[in-house]
Amino acid sequence: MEENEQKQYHFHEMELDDRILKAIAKLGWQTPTLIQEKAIPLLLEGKDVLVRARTGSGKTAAFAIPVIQKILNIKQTAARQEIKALILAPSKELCHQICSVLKDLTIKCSREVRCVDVSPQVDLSVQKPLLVEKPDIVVGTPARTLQHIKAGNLDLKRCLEILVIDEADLVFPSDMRKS
Ligand SMILES: Nc1ncnc2c1ncn2[C@@H]1O[C@H](COP(=O)(O)OP(=O)(O)OP(=O)(O)O)[C@@H](O)[C@H]1O
Repeated sequence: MEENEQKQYHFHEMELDDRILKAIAKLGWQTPTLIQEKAIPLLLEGKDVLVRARTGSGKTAAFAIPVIQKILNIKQTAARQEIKALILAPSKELCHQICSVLKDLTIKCSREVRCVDVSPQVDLSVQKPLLVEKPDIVVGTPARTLQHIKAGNLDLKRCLEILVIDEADLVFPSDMRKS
């Protein structure tokens, strides 16, 4: 290989579940974007990762693919249905967008990996029954998620395995970012 020739990775080299690979193929994605190529293997190893990349570089799938893979792994041995992943994002529009990507990527395993959007699109009471069913993934804004925790609708103490904070620069207050 030439010195400056970059090896182009493929999704099937990432040890992903067949159902995820089929969903990716259905989306027409040929190869991972650069950020996906870097982040997915580290996240699958269980590393804590901070990602910074341009808008439109494929960050959502960079965390969504490993989240789905990890849930499928956990489900092979877990006896009880629990909420395993929490994804926080600063706006209801972004929460909706994340859920839509998760839906596309779980099209072949939608029974095994269920996702609920608890962003403030509807009243708290409407979302409560969805949380009682213990979806695998909860996506929400920090404020609405906290409301559910305080109301006793969401208990993440024992079962949470994965935390994603999308647009963390907007989620955390600026005084926290300085320290
Ligand atoms: N591997 C891929 N191959 C082709 N298209 C992809 C791939 N991954 C993501 N995309 C597409 O690229 C577009 C941008 O992806 P995405 O919204 O995840 O980027 P982002 O970095 O999260 O953007 P933002 O910062 O605006 O949230 C979407 O239309 C998505 O479907």
